Amino acid sequence: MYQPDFPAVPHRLGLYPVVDSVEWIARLLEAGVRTIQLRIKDKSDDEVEADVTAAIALGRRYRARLFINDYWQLAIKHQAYGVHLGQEDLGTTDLDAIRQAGLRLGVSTHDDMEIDVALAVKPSYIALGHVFPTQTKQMPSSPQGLAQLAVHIARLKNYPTVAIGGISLDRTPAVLATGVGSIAVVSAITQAPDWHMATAQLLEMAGAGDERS
Ligand SMILES: Cc1ncc(COP(=O)(O)OP(=O)(O)O)c(N)n1
Ligand SMILES: Cc1ncsc1CCOP(=O)(O)O
Ligand SMILES: [Mg+2]
Repeated sequence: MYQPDFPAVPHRLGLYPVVDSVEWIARLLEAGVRTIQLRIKDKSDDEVEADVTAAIALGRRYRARLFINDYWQLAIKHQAYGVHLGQEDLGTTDLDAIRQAGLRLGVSTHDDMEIDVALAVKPSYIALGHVFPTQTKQMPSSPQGLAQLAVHIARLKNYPTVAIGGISLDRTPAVLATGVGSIAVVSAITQAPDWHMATAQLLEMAGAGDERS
């Protein structure tokens, strides 16, 4: 049963680019993306606040689902659509504050035990990674692979799910065939020779997500 303790998201979030600048947020929303994340690493709240507020304003303008990675206090302060947190963040975050502010919550997982932890939090969606090797982030664990991803999706069949890690254009059909509702990508778009064409092709395969909720 999907009964999150945070506001629900559509079962299928579709293409979900994870990007590190307001410029990327603006061009991807203009290109038709409707689920997106601002992921800026290793800066202070003061340093990122202007970017967070600009990204949230863009998300509103396009009626998109804009998640803020890590900076949950700023996300609450400026009323983002949602927050994405890693497992190690769960113990140090005021989850009640996120819930009471009405923000959606996405949580990262890397194995069955982490899925147990995530399910206990009852987030809006669960991210599963990393599926394939990735150059974008140093990962302490090994890639899960498609077979393991499919096992997790079967377990979470009523939950909105997001696959992340090494998802390229070529690999997208096989990832979507597991039944996952969303693919989160960084380099497939930001390192593409033609980001606009890559985004259009990924949107064609994964969709922009179900209706807004
Ligand atoms: C959709 C999505 N899934 C996983 C992650 C990774 O989040 P996290 O574990 O918090 O690691 P960092 O991104 O903060 O390095 C994500 N950002 N988005
Ligand atoms: C942020 C993050 N979390 C798990 S893998 C990853 C990076 C994904 O980037 P790419 O799509 O370029 O492999
Ligand atoms: Mg994080």
